[in-house]
Amino acid sequence: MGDWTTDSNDALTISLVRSEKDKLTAEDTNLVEFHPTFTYPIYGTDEKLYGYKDLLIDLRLASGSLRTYLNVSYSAKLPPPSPVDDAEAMLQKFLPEDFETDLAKFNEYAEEDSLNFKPYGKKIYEYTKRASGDADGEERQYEVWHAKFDTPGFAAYHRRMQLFILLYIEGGSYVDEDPAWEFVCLYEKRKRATPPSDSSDAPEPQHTYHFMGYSSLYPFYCFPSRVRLRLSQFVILPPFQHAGHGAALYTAIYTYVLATPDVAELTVEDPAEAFEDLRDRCDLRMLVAHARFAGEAFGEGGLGGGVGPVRHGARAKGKGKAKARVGKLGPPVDKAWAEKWRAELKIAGRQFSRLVEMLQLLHVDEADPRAWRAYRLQVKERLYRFNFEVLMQLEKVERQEKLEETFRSVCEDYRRILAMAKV
Ligand SMILES: CC(=O)SCCNC(=O)CCNC(=O)[C@H](O)C(C)(C)COP(=O)(O)OP(=O)(O)OC[C@H]1O[C@@H](n2cnc3c(N)ncnc32)[C@H](O)[C@@H]1OP(=O)(O)O
Repeated sequence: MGDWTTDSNDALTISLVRSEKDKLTAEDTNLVEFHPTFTYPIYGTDEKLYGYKDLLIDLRLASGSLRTYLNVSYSAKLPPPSPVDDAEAMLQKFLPEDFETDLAKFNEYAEEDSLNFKPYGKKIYEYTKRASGDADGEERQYEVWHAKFDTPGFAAYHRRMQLFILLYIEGGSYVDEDPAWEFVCLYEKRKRATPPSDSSDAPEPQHTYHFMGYSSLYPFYCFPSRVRLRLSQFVILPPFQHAGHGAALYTAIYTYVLATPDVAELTVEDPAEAFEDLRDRCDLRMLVAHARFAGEAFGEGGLGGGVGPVRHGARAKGKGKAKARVGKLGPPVDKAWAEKWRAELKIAGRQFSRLVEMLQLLHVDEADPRAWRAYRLQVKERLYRFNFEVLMQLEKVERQEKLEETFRSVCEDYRRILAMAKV
């Protein structure tokens, strides 16, 4: 029986296809292949397919337009009446209606799309990055585009890209085509390797766009007259992970939020651990680099006991940790000051409290009993409020022990995040 069972995560192979003409270097591949992390929403909780030998579920997408091709092949299939899983039909239900099954036709489309696709909506952010292993050391360009379901062409595009939510976000599901949803898509923007031909009447574009990931956001009413934008889904495709693009896409969203007067704050729906780390890292770096915030937070010595050029300068002038704590950050933090900054920076309440606590931990002198006590009480007060219902079910002594235990594990996690963020 084992021979006829296949792991559906291994069987499903995803490729992003781009034009041969779009190769930057000889090593550059025009077919980027990878596998899903999850297929349980499609193939069931055990992620196994029964009834085939050498099963290959070949799913290809044009790298920019995401036009989709599906083909299922195998070397042998159990004959009836064996209960064979229909690998093709099970996946088809989740694909856009216009998916292709003819490879020659798909390749033709992919070739054309690869050279002519232009992102939908409005460009909101761009950055450059030097690709490691890029022989000529050239900086690559990346762009983030904002669109909604009522952006012409975008709803159909979304039906192509939403599959990545099922394949990479645990517990992820498709969203309704409610016009309020907002989307930000990340693309690599490549200068065409082969110059466009001048002969044709319609001039060909100088650049090509290749999809790398996206995020969906939903606006909720926020009293009295603005919205709270809740980040719901966020995915960077595997070939582009661990290169700083997740941080860049998050920064693009945050920059958009800051620049949009209607948006009061950015919140995140049920974040996965990896995303929470990414967000903490980005938010911490933003705060430390914010001259006005850092100046007020840490007092005259700027970053005071923190790291970076200001700290070293401050120490050289004899400004140690004790001096650094004259700022509003405390501990304890000046609550009115913190709320003013939270609102200005459009960060959600709990997240801003955590960030403040992390920055305090970075600076507090644990050997100073007064400072450490002030820090402990401030963090415990927040934890107490946050876990009120659970804590109230415990006896007083047990409650104190639980709170102390939680405080220690929170500090441990903060130290891990601070080390990772390198602030
Ligand atoms: C609200 C929600 O949607 S929650 C769901 C979140 N999404 C998912 O879980 C879907 C699957 N995962 C993903 O899409 C991605 O892995 C994400 C979004 C979690 C992270 O995206 P990435 O592009 O990998 O993020 P980024 O590269 O900025 O940082 C990730 C790691 O790469 C490291 N990194 C950053 N730049 C570089 C670099 N140049 N070279 C090597 N490593 C780097 C970071 O330090 C970080 O380290 P970590 O692995 O210890 O966390």
